[in-house]
Amino acid sequence: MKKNLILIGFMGTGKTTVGAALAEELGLVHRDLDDAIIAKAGCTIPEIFAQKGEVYFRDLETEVLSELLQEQPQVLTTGGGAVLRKENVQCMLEGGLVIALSATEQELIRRLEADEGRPLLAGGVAQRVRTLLQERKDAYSFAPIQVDTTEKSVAEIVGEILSAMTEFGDFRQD
Ligand SMILES: Nc1ncnc2c1ncn2[C@@H]1O[C@H](COP(=O)(O)OP(=O)(O)OP(=O)(O)O)[C@@H](O)[C@H]1O
Ligand SMILES: O=C(O)C1=C[C@@H](O)[C@@H](O)[C@H](O)C1
Ligand SMILES: [Mg+2]
Repeated sequence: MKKNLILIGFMGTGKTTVGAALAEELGLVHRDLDDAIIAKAGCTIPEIFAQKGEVYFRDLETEVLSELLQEQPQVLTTGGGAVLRKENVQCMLEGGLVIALSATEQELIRRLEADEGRPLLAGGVAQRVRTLLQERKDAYSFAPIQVDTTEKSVAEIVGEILSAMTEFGDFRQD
């Protein structure tokens, strides 16, 4: 049985925040792909982008995703762009149950303007979010579970995920 729960979604949809609460609820370990990349690189994501460029970051992201998915069970939260490579999508679909979080453009801008550290949003959060959302509009649709997080609390979102998951088996830690 597939044991990993993998959260995907655009930046600011709350993957890291919701993933931690979901893992706690299920008694599972929570691992975050961005955090694992930071640990492996020994510097922050803006530093990786500035010093090595986005392609280097994406290569590292693919490598670390594959490494993290060797372990189970866990809640694995990914970065907003982790779905951009087909091989990553394949790796996620083979590695567990994929859950996509979404939110309206307005809500994403509100959340992301208050939360720094995303190099792809440098130079103007609102305009960058609009452009990237358009570019990525179909990138998260492959997930069998889709949850809109707009104007919902973390507890409500976790509740929605848990009820949507019931038809996919029991992911609680035994
Ligand atoms: N349901 C929510 N309601 C309001 N604010 C939220 C909600 N979920 C997350 N946030 C806030 O939005 C910001 C982004 O959340 P988070 O870092 O979890 O997003 P993410 O999807 O992991 O983003 P990234 O793709 O960049 O890793 C944080 O400031 C967080 O506190
Ligand atoms: O959406 C993206 O491309 C990104 C999202 C973040 O989680 C980080 O992985 C990084 O800032 C890139
Ligand atoms: Mg995150």
